[in-house]
Amino acid sequence: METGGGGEDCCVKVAVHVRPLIADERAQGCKDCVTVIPGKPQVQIGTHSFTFDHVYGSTGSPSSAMFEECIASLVDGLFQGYNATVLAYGQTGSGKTYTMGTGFKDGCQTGIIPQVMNVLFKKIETLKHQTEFQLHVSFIEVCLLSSRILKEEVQDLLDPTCLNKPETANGHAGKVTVPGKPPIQIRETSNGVITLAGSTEVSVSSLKEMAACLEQGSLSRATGSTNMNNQSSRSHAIFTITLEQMRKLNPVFPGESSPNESMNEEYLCAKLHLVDLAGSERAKRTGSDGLRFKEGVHINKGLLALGNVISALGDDKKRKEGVHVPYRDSKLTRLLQDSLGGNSRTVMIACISPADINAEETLNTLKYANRARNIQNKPVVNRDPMSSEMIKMRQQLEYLQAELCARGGGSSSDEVQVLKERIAWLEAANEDLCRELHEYRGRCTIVDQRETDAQVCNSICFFWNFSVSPLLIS
Ligand SMILES: Nc1ncnc2c1ncn2[C@@H]1O[C@H](COP(=O)(O)OP(=O)(O)OP(=O)(O)O)[C@@H](O)[C@H]1O
Repeated sequence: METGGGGEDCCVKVAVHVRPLIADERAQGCKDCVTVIPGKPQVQIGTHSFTFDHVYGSTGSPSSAMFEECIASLVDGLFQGYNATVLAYGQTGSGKTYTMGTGFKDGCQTGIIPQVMNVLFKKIETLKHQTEFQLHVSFIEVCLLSSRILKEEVQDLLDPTCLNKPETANGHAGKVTVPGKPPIQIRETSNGVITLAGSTEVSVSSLKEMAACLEQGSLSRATGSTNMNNQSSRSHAIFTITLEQMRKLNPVFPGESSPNESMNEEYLCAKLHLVDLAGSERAKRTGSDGLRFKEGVHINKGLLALGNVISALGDDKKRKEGVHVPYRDSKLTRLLQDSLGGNSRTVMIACISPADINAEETLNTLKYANRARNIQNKPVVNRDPMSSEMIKMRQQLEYLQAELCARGGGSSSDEVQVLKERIAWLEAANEDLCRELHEYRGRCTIVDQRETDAQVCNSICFFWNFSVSPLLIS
């Protein structure tokens, strides 16, 4: 996949979501210690004041406005070929799962992911006459496999061969991988794209099918109870939607015909990562001991690595000095490499509790999120090389046709004849290539298709360099 264009610089957008006091906190007599400045995206806690892109909840903007203001443009961008990432960060029990909708059950519509799915399918419905769509989802979690040593692993929440496991002796619910199945590997392609080898990519064609994937994966997440949240997510969960589209550049309407329809097509592919991070708790607050304590330390290690990446990317001085960005320090940061300082439009939602007993954690979350606002990304349209070449070819054809028109009156009939022959030859050769590509695509799986596209692209480039360019020069 080629990333076309120079790319726009854009900062990571940060929104704060303040949840209301929950029953437990009210029962403990907690007081509200967070103030939102009316009409401004500003939060105050003690003597500290922070400004963000948006603040929702507890008299900031209503939570219901979050999707329209922060996420809808990312979904639109997917259709233009831009990758996007939404990250929910915050201490355990602060509302990350609630905000993201990763605890999705029985068609519940609250949360960002269910709303993304609704809008996505509505938009597909309106565009389906001029664009062919393919949608895939994957759902993984980065968690700790608790055998004798705690080890950070990527687990596939959609793997049908994995067994659902209730609560184990160490208090862990989640999936057990069938023995002998190779673990999921994080790989980086030669052009810097991070991929997951061995994770399930489910092809979906309806809202119902996508919702079923979200529900299946949500039920399989590793959870355990802590003092602060009795359904605490003990993992970083990443729900990824891949949108592939074969777009008609000049749509042909019913009744009209296009002499060379395949040349009007463009292939785009973009991914939306929806990330529900594990809670950033401190062990003594959550009453963690034994395995849960070690687990907390490890989860914090992933978040610490994420903090170090944010720090390296968010500090202007460090960035100018070209300081090393420690993406490789944890699987989490490796997976998010593209989303932080890379090819993605990224929104972070910092979830906080207003309760005074959580004041210290809330302050840490706000400081962490504030640093993330300085990260600059460079998102670009993910157009495959084949499409770029096709577009070039189409432009050259248009040029030849304009040339033909211009010479029509004045030139000798021989010259006009030669031009006509060249155009006809170019159109026929291009149609052959496009037919070949469509046949390949029909036979291949989506993963092979990308390789096939690359092969066909090579033949197009070959064709271009040796057949088309000389025609234009002469
Ligand atoms: N905006 C909100 N409005 C009402 N209730 C909320 C809101 N956000 C969270 N809650 C409630 O707070 C509790 C904790 O929320 P949630 O499980 O989403 O936290 P979390 O940050 O995902 O925790 P963990 O990291 O431990 O998984 C839940 O009972 C949830 O219903």
